This record gives sequence, structure tokens and C-alpha cells, in this order.
Amino acid sequence: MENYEVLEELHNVEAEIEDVQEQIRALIERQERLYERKSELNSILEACKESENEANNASSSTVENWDGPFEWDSEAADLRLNIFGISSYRANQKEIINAILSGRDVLVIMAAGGGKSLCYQLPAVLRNGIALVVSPLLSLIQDQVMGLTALGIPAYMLTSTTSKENEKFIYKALEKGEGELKILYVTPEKISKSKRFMSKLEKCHHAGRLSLISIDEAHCCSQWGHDFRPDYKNLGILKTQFPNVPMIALTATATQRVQNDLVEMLHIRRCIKFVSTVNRPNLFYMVKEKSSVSKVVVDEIAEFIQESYPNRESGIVYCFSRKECELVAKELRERGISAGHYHADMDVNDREKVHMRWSSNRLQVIVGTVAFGMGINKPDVRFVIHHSLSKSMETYYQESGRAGRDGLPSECLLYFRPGDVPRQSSMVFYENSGLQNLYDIVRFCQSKRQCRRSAFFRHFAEPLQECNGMCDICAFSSEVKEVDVSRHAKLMVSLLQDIQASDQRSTMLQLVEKMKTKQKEIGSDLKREEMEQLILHLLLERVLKEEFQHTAYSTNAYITVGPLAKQILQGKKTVKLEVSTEQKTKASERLKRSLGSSGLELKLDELRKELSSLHGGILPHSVLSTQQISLLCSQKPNSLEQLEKVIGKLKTGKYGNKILEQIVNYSDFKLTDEQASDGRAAKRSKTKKNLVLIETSEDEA
Ligand SMILES: Nc1ncnc2c1ncn2[C@@H]1O[C@H](COP(=O)(O)OP(=O)(O)OP(=O)(O)O)[C@@H](O)[C@H]1O
Ligand SMILES: [Mg+2]
Repeated sequence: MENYEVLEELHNVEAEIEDVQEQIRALIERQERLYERKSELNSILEACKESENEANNASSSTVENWDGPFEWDSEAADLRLNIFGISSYRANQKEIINAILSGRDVLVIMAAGGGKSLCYQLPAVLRNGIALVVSPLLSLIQDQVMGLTALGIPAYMLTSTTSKENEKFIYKALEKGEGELKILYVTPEKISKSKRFMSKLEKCHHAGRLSLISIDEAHCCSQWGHDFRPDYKNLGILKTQFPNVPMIALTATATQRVQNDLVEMLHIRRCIKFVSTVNRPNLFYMVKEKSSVSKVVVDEIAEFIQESYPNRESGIVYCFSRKECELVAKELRERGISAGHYHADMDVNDREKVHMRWSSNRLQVIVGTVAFGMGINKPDVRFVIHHSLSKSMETYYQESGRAGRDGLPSECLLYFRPGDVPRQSSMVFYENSGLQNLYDIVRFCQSKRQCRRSAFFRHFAEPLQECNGMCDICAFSSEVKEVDVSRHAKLMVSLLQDIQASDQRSTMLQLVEKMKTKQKEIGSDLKREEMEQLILHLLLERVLKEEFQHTAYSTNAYITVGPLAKQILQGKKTVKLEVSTEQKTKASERLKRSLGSSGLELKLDELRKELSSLHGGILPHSVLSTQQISLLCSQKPNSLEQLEKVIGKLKTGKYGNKILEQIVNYSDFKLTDEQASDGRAAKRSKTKKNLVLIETSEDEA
């Protein structure tokens, strides 16, 4: 054998080894993803078996029909309507309340705004003694205590802001049963750090006065959750110390892993689990192409807000960075929208002030970073706009889910452009499955065919449900065609190989620039946006991958050749891009129409603002919720007695005359014979008004 032959074979063998190694790397990576999926599927299977067992046990035991009847039914219904002002239960609420009142531990998974608070507040009022509620944030606690106080329910909080006087009152109530205390809110730190508090609680329990324990936002227990709080890990002590006190854990987080985790950590393995759907039928999801010119984006956002929400309905705009968030707020203000910014770098008092102004409808829009999160308790947020994409499907679900907690139609709008991806990836790449999670939401944004809602169902492993035209994909019929871009993909991979061979790196932006010249070789021009779309597509397909380099000030993301690049070079893989051929309409006309407020709605909105400041600055929605306003407009009660049927005795007693005055004064108020004779239920009038109210009535629940 000649020397050169040996050398040639050696090169070939080396090339083949390299090829094999690449395939092994790709396979290992695939194996890892499969292992991860396997463990997820196992957890789901486990949960299914558990619920099957529970169902089997349920059929053999005596009381497992949580719908009732129970001895407390009428008392509970009276409290619901006349104190809480809620005309009918939503899905699962009644069952959860019954399970807790039967003394069982309960785990509640219910979407944001589903009405979890009522599930523990109503039993707390009904049962003798004091209910303990653990909640992660001071602002959430303050909102809840204020809301309950407005309803005349003796609720207190024990936190760093509690006055000495109140603290004394609370300790006395716990220890001696003196004074009126029904619901006590604490942060988890109180349980893990205050021995004094725990000893008083022990005394309260010993005297048989600890009625129930509620763990709100329970996903904070789990490291897999999005808001992990170390102090939540210690809450297991509550069940150990008070085993016979029913515990209710509530969260809107749907992943199986988190659910399993928190049941273990709270020691409530025998709990009854109520899992409601992740579906938020009143939310309209929409992804919009984001211009690379920042002014254009703000113009579009401003126009959207002004056109769709001329009555200054509340909204949130989420931004990626603190700087961006200040800038966008300023630019919105310049365009005549009352907007304030909110981020973690601000002074706590300033942050609180902005939050408060927004909660009381004095500020229309909060422009925030992710720091504007869990504490948001405002039910009538009509729109959530993402100025750039979130870091995962779960985060997006949570953030967009802050819209429409009152069940009324609301919009979730995400501005997406591929150039935002490297900004996010350089932040999340070090997190557990960070890049994988990010690529999931990128897939969601890139898709031009898959219903947005069904993407959520898939993500949370839930059976598909109808979207009813409540996402851009289902609502607008834009034609999508597939374009074969395999040649461009091949060119891109070989270009990257050349770059890497000369020890260089390329960011997404640089790669697009280089490709713009290079693609002339194949005589076909992809537009800049299409080129970016192609890069993302190849990242998701693992033909390309991102690599990161730290500098003193930032982490840069570079695009490099990925494990499946060979397949492209060898022509084993075709690459197709989805391209819309039609422009989409601006927004859902249907939704817009349904959102239009009537004159009476505006009058009642004004009234609730006025009453809220007259009644010690409570929040306007504590006076009347937007849903109650809609009911009043459709039913137009004309006596205190009729009004009571809509908003309950308590609110009628407090605000009834003023409300009736508005309804009577309202010029186009005409009482139909039908309403006069029997005060018909809301549903029929609701459809008349063309207002889509999404709620579950008692008989449906
Ligand atoms: N059965 C009901 N009918 C009408 N409105 C209801 C009902 N139950 C609760 N609500 C209202 O829905 C809104 C959201 O309720 P709540 O704050 O309990 O939601 P949540 O499930 O705790 O949401 P989050 O996960 O965001 O904390 C509140 O304004 C509440 O008054
Ligand atoms: Mg809640």
C-alpha cells in the first residue's frame, strides 16, 4: 500500500469517526430528551392511577359525591350570595367547599381567576374557629384582607407591617379565643421563623379553634414551579403538627411534576384532588409580527390600546428589561396613554404606588418586567401585551393569564420577532431545561397553523378542547403555504462551518447579514425576516445550536452548527418554512364588539370608583365586580329586593340605593314585563346584549 493511499484512508476513517461521533452526540441528546419525557409520562400515569384508585375508593365509601346534599348547603348558599355577593358557583367550587367542610385535605388546581379564594374563604367563615391562610406576598395578603374587611368578615394579617396593637389582638384571639378573628393571613416566613407564633397557633389548635389551613399559591413549594420560595418548603410542619385540621392547597400551576411535589411536601398524600382545566375560554390569544424598529412597535401597541380600549380599561404590557420597560411606558405616555413602569430596580414605595394607582383604575397600563407577577389580584385586566416573548410556555400562560380573571372577554397579544430569541436564550441557558422551554414557546410563536389554545393543552398534557375562534389562528383565515428552503439551509450550514473553521463565531444578526450576500450564489432571495425564521426553524430542529460566551457585562449568544447538520449537508432532510400569504386582520372584530361598554356600564363603573373612595379607599372591584356590573346592566333590577338577588344582601345594604338610582336614571332604562314579573335569569338578556359572559352556573358545575 502506498503512503498516500494510507493517508487517504486515514482521512476517510477520521472523517467517518467524526461523523459517527456527531451521530452519537445527537443520539445522546435525543436520549436525554426521551428520558425527560419518559419521567413526565410516568408521573402522569402515576397521577391517573391515583385518581382511578380514588374514584374506585370513592364509589365504595359513603360520602364521595362532593356535589351534595350536605347539611350546610343552605347556609353556604346564603353566605355565597349575601356576604360574598356571588350569584352562582363556578366549576368545582361547590365540590371543593364541601370536601373541606367534610374535614378532608384538598388540593385545588384551578386556572388563574378561576375563583380559588372563595374555596377557602367561605368554609373559613362557615366553620367555627380561626382559619390560617399562608400566602407568599404582602401585597396579595393586603388585597385579600382589604376585600374581606369590606365584606365585614373579620380578617387580619400577621406580617412585618402589622401594628403592635393588631399583633396583640391576634395573639389574644389565637391563645384565648377573645375578639373576633375568622381568617388570619401570614407569610410562610412566620411559620418557619417565628417560634412565638407557632406556639400561639398550637394553643389555638389545642383549644379546638384552628378551623382550617389554607396554602395559597402552593406551587411556591416546588423547585419546579415558577415562583419557588424556600420558606414554603417548611410548611410540611403544619400537617405534622395539626394532623386533624383540614388543609387546602391551591395553585394555578398545572404541571404534574409540581403537583406531585407539593402533595409530598405538604404531607397531604390522601388529599382529594380537584383539577380544573387550564383552558381560559374568555382569553383571545394572538401572536403578532414585531417590527425591528422599536418606535413602530410602540405605535402599534398604543394604537391597539386606544382603539380597543377607549374607556381606559386596564392592561399590562410585559417587557424584557428594566430599561425597555421604562422607555415603553414613557413612549406610551407620549402617545396619550396613562402608563407607569414597574420593575425590581425601583424603590419599594414607588413600586407600591404604581401598583396601587393601577389597581384603583387611576393608571390604565402598567409596563412591567417579570417582577410584576404573583401579587396581581386585579380581576378586570382586559389585555396583556407581551412586548417580547416570555421564557417558557408556562411563564407565558401565567403572565397572559392575568387578563380576564373576572371571566369577561380579554386579549393576550404577543409581539414576536426572532431577534428577541437570543436575548432570552442568553438569560435562560443555564437553567434546568431552560433552552428547551424557550424553544417550546418559540415553536408556539412561529407556528402559523396550530391553534394557540391547543398548544397550551398539549403543553399541560390535557385533552384538547374547542377554541371557539378565540385565537388568531382559528379566528382569521389566512392562507399558509410551505416553501422549500433546503438549499438555503444547506448554504447556511456550510457558511457556519467555514466561519467555525476559521475560529470565528456568528450571532444571529451577523449570520443573516452574511447569508444575504451568500444566497446570491443560489440565485434565490429570502427576505431578512424569512432568513431569521429559517435560523429559528433550524435551531428547533437541532440542525443549528446556540452557544454562549460570557463577557464582563453580558452573555452573548452565537449560532453554531448543531448535531443534525450533517443530514442537511447530505441532503437527507428537507426544510420547509411556513409563510402566510394573506395579511391578517388587526384584531378580532367579534371580541371588540363584545367588549364595547354600554352607557349604563360606564355609569356604574364611575359609581364604583366614587363609592370605593367614600368607603375608605377599598378597591373599586370590591364594591362591584365588572361581572356584577354586566349582570346589573342585563337584568336591570328595579327594587332592593331584586338587587339582592344579583349582588347579595350585604352589598345591597351598603350601596343598594345609589346603584338603583343610577339604573333608574339611566335614560334608556325600560323595564320589560318579563323582568318585572319574574326577574329573569341573566343568561337570556346577556345574549341579547351581545356580551359574552363566560361563567359556569350552578347547574353546570
Ligand atoms: N362563582 C363566581 N362567580 C363570579 N365571580 C366569581 C366567582 N368566584 C370567584 N369570582 C371572582 O373571580 C375573581 C377571581 O377570583 P380569585 O381571586 O379567587 O381567583 P384565583 O383562582 O385565586 O386566581 P389567581 O390564581 O390569579 O390567584 C374575583 O373577582 C372573584 O370575586
Ligand atoms: Mg388566588
